[in-house]
This record gives sequence, C-alpha cells and structure tokens, in this order.
Amino acid sequence: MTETSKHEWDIPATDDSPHEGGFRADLQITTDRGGPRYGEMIEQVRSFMGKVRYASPTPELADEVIEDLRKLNAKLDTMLVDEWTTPSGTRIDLPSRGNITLPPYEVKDGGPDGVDAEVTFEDFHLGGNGVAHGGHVAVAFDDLGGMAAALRTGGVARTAYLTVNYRSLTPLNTPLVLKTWVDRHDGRKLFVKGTLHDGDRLCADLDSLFIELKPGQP
Ligand SMILES: CCCCCCCCCCCCCCCC(=O)SCCNC(=O)CCNC(=O)[C@H](O)C(C)(C)COP(=O)(O)OP(=O)(O)OC[C@H]1O[C@@H](n2cnc3c(N)ncnc32)[C@H](O)[C@@H]1OP(=O)(O)O
Repeated sequence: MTETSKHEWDIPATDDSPHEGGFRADLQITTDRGGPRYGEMIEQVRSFMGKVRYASPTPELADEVIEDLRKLNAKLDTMLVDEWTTPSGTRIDLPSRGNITLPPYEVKDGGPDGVDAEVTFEDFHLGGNGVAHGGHVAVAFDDLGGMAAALRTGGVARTAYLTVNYRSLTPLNTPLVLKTWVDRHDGRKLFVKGTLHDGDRLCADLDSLFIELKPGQP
C-alpha cells in the first residue's frame, strides 16, 4: 500500500459516521456515485482482467501495456475516496453492486426468505481445465450468504465459518443459479445454506454461519 493510500483511503469512523454493527460507517445505497457509465467502466476492467488471465504478450506489448496501465493508475489516483464513499459495493443497480472483487451476479429476488441470484464466473475466474476456481465460488457464496443474513436481520452480519462442498465442475461464462437462505436463526447466529446450479446440475452447496454484529462492534 502506498503512502497516499494509507493516508487518504483509510479514513477512520468519526462521531458523525459511527460504525453501528456493520462494515460501513454510513451505508448509503445509491445509484449515483461514479456516474452513469461507472458500470461500463467496471465491465471494461473485468474484461481486461479476463484477458490478462489468458494473454501471453510479447515483451514489446508488455512494455506498452505497462505504460498504458501507469497512465490509467495515475488517472484513478486523482479521484480516490475512502471505503465508505466509493461506489464499489453500493451501486445496487449494477451487477454485484459494482464491486469489482466479486464475480458478477444479478439478484433476481431477495428478502427475509433468502436470495435468488444469477452469477457468471468469467475468464478471470479460471481455476484450471476451463472451469471456475473454487475460491471464487466461495467468494460468491460468502457475499450472497451474507446478503441472505442481512436481509433477514436488517443489519450486516459477519462470516464465522463457510463450508463449500464442490459437487461437480463449475463452468465459466455460463449464467448459473445461486440461492442462499437462512436455514436457522438462533439469537445472533444465522445458519445459512446455499446451492449453485448449472441447469439441473448441482455444482456446489454451502453450509455457513453468520453472526449478527452488536451495535458498535467493529
Ligand atoms: C438487494 C440489495 C440489498 C443491499 C443489502 C446489502 C447487503 C450486503 C451484503 C454484504 C454481505 C457481505 C458478506 C461478507 C461477509 C464477510 O466476508 S465478513 C469477513 C470474514 N469474517 C470475519 O472476518 C470474521 C472474523 N471473526 C469475528 O469477527 C468474530 O469471531 C465474529 C464472527 C464476529 C464472532 O465474534 P463475536 O461477535 O464476539 O461472537 P461470539 O460471542 O464469539 O460468538 C457468538 C456465537 O457464535 C458462535 N460462534 C462464533 N464463531 C463460531 C464459529 N466459527 N463456529 C461455530 N460457532 C461460532 C459462538 O460459539 C457463540 O455462540 P453462543 O454461545 O451464542 O451459542
């Protein structure tokens, strides 16, 4: 992490923006931040990341790409904001709320009974032999399991454990159905189950525990 990022990104909570049992000091769901083309920007980055996974550049091309990326990084350096105000993660109009670190998914239905989403693992998510990396499958389950817990309680919960059973191969570039639901709710403990299907075929399932955070819990 650079000196700049240490000082300008990592803004601690203040009296005006307390952490109230969640990840965000002030969680504002918005579709404005980043502007109307933010989603397109994220898509371009996702596409680039996928190509990097497969590209074998010549040394000359690597030189060019490095130069281009330096310029792009310098551009983004002029507009860095802290974790609580970046559009990434709050743009509910975009796949995965605009969060580049998550595989792209679209929530088809979500509420206290659970979440029904369509997720597509892309070239970037390649594990080996043309199929998805198990870690990326776990990331999708973690986020959408956490969402099922959040929609049940109305507050953010944190993962205590996450067990993914990989039942069959998870294809890339294929819309898959990912469902999560609270199987049992016991005080602050939310036992969340989930499934990932390619058509009728079960790719993976989830057994997890999320803990509802107490007020003020970091
Ligand atoms: C449509 C749009 C809507 C938008 C809407 C936005 C939605 C947006 C969704 C975002 C969704 C993101 C989801 C990502 C979620 C992460 O990825 S979070 C990051 C990964 N997790 C972590 O870093 C957690 C690290 N661990 C911790 O912080 C703490 O250990 C925990 C998990 C908070 C628990 O600590 P604690 O609060 O002190 O609780 P503690 O008293 O220890 O335990 C409470 C109970 O749970 C039990 N327990 C705790 N841990 C365990 C365990 N590992 N195994 C079994 N039992 C356990 C305890 O035994 C205890 O049981 P009881 O005695 O009450 O019966």
